[in-house]
Amino acid sequence: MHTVYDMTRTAHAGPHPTTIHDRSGPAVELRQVTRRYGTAGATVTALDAVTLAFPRGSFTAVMGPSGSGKSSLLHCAAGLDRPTAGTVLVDGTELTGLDETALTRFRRDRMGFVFQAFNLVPTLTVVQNVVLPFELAGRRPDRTAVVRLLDRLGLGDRLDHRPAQLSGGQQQRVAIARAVLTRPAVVFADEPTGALDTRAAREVLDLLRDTVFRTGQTIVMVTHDPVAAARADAVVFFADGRPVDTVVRPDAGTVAARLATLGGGR
Ligand SMILES: Nc1ncnc2c1ncn2[C@@H]1O[C@H](COP(=O)(O)OP(=O)(O)OP(=O)(O)O)[C@@H](O)[C@H]1O
Repeated sequence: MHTVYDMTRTAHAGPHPTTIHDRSGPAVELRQVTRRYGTAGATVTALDAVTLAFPRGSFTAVMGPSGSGKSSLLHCAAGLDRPTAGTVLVDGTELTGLDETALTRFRRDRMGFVFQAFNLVPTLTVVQNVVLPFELAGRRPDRTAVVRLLDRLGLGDRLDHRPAQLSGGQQQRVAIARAVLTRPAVVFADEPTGALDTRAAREVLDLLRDTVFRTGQTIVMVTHDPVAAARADAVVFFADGRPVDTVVRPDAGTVAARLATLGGGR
């Protein structure tokens, strides 16, 4: 995997039209993105004119102290929240130019999500949970492809189990299968290993990485865990609503030390 890391510059500096559809650029790009909360009297600037690019086919961890803007970044990048100012592009499409209906469709088709809490439907089986986004999109999933994917994730003998019958690591692998089945351009992961023990966490991250890279997709993962971050190609550190550093080919010790200097060690 050859990935060029140029997190703070973009290939498209300068003025641009209102809506952009350009698939030659990074998988995810933020240009001068600001997110403020509150009213005039008491405003918090969660993201402060952030310009950042996540290259296609890369796996990037986002770290930083509590309140540094990681969740705000993920939410704005994934179109779950709208920036106060600035532009977000995912797979060459400007999210900030889409209305709610188009944004929902774009999210469903081009993005996958993996959360700490797995977010599986308890009454559905493993297969039913995985194909749910397909069915919601009115598409008919290819069962052979679903079974192959679940098999690759080590769940071949769990197809008809319900989430409560699975371990935490297995549940997260179901969530990964669900996130990648639609072949999204980018998978956003929010503390995906936060509820797992060390071994399950490592397995889940390796499977996430292998599964996503098989089709050249991109992962953006927010985490507090230096060991999890060390599975990524690079770590972007946030402080006070801005990216302040990038470590390429990270190891857990370097990540923990850098985090500690930002006041985010645990
Ligand atoms: N809905 C909101 N209303 C008001 N302020 C908010 C809101 N969401 C976030 N903030 C503020 O924005 C800043 C950035 O928050 P954010 O959740 O992005 O940080 P974070 O790095 O993800 O923190 P943590 O690691 O604790 O989850 C914080 O000061 C937070 O209090």
